[in-house]
Amino acid sequence: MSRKANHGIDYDEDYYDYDVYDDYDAEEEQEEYGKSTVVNQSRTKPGIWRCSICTLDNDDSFTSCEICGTVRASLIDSHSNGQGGKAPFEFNSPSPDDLVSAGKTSSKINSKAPTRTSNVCEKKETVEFHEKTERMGNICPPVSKPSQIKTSKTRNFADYVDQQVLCKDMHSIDLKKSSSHRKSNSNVGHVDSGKSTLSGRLLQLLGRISSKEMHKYERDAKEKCITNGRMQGKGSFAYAWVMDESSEERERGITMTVAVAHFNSKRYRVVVLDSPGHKDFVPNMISGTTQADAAILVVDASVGAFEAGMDGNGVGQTREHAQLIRSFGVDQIIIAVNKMDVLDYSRDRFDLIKVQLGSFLHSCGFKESLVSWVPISCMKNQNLVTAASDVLLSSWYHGPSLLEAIDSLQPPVRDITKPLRMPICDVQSGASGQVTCNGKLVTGAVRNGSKVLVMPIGELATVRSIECDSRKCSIARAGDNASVSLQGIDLGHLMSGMVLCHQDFPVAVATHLELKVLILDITMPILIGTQVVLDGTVCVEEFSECRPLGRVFLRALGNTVAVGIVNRVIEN
Ligand SMILES: Nc1nc2c(ncn2[C@@H]2O[C@H](COP(=O)(O)OP(=O)(O)OP(=O)(O)O)[C@@H](O)[C@H]2O)c(=O)[nH]1
Repeated sequence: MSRKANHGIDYDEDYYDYDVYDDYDAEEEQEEYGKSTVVNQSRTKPGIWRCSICTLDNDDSFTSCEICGTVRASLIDSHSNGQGGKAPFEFNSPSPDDLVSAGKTSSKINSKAPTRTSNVCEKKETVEFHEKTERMGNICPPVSKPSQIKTSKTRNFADYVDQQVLCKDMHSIDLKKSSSHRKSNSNVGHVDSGKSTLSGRLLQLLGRISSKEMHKYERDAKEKCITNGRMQGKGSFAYAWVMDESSEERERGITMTVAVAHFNSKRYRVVVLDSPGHKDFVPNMISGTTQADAAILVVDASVGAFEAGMDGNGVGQTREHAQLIRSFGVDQIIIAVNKMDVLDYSRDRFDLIKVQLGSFLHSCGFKESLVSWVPISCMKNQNLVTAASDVLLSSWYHGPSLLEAIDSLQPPVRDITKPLRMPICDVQSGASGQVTCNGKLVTGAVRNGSKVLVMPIGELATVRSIECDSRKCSIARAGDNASVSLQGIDLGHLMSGMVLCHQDFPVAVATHLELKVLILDITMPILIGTQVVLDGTVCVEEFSECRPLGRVFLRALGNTVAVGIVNRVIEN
């Protein structure tokens, strides 16, 4: 049912601030930038032209690629007035789609896309609710140095692309693909707050798990509790077992890896990333959260448990997770105040939690208007997908259920105008020598049969199949959680932290970064002389270029000591 991503326990060593770096060579970039406009959009068959960016064979009548929006080379030539070495759109003469933005006609002949405004209201959003957030630091393990790799900085993908066409295409593509928008939610929270139980409950209530399967989970959980003296509560772990699939997780009663599942709400197709709450598995939590559009922070309302989660001495995962998800760029958050049944649905307790955690969230930079609070009981099925039935709760809480709160989230903005970037969350071996990479496309698109470049190792592979939310598809786009099967690359060469890129537009790789960081509550100061280079090469982008790949977190001795953004990549 769920897919797992494991990044192992936290072996992070100290790596901190920045030092003096070489000056960035703007002239070199300009030179490369000129070269980048030599677009190779060949005619493959009569009546067809092949997009140089995503390699789709487009109908001759289209002036830009139907999938990625890249403008056809011949059109670029004609609009650059023969200045082949210049950017396709110089902004000194209107592009075909400048006419569109100026309210005139579309350059796209036979466009099937309705206009953007006409679609906006009709479309349902697909929002991914990850229990973990998007890849933040992109700190990947040391890998071999890529040879002869150009970075994304040297060639400017956006300059190929007509933004207006892309915007329209994005909508038409989404409409064809699904009637609903897609959203990733990350379930985060202190250990044992009920994250996995919540995920399992939602999947069961929304019909993603049959009663037969649920019955089996209950039976197995009861058996495990009888044979394992450490566990109490009979079958109470049954819902958590929907997400916690490994025998070690079930044995220990904790989540260790990220489980991925999905369900449909009224408005969204929701991808759930269930993250571990235990301190030892924060790196796994990070890998999930870096994929999230929004987060559900699950809080155990029980006396003592909430307070433990808020402990400021490095053990309170409610605090740490809240800080991390905000620094990963997740700004919409639902606080699911769980286990309210234990407190007889006390309104005073709920209000106290709201005040204390609310002021902390405010200090993390969450806007009050983007934080919603829902009292729930996963165990008693209160306020999850329908309004609370227990009179003790319904007498004072009249707000939305958790599912309604999810539907109230703002749809995420996807960027397919940039080249492909898919950070790999985990890798599996597949059939016939293929390997499958799982992760979320942060920008761009990928399609069956196309070539992708795996960075930082710089190896090319061919996409053999793509699955999004367990369904086969021919294309995955920014925002999709995808399993991409690759041929032509060795499983042993791949690992989480690497990034699938467009072959002509590799992500930057570096061991030196200039960062802007926010130091968190730490007991050990960061001293002058602390290591300032990374142990290994990382795939990274400047924050201004690509937010998901331009965020970092610094961890030392098992704690997150700082969060920040990449100001400058000092390329290898
Ligand atoms: N009373 C009560 N117990 C609950 C509720 N939700 C979860 N639990 C119990 O809390 C315990 C922990 O639940 P999990 O879902 O494993 O917690 P978790 O947050 O996923 O745990 P980690 O991922 O290991 O951090 C289990 O025994 C659950 O049965 C609830 O609403 N009420």
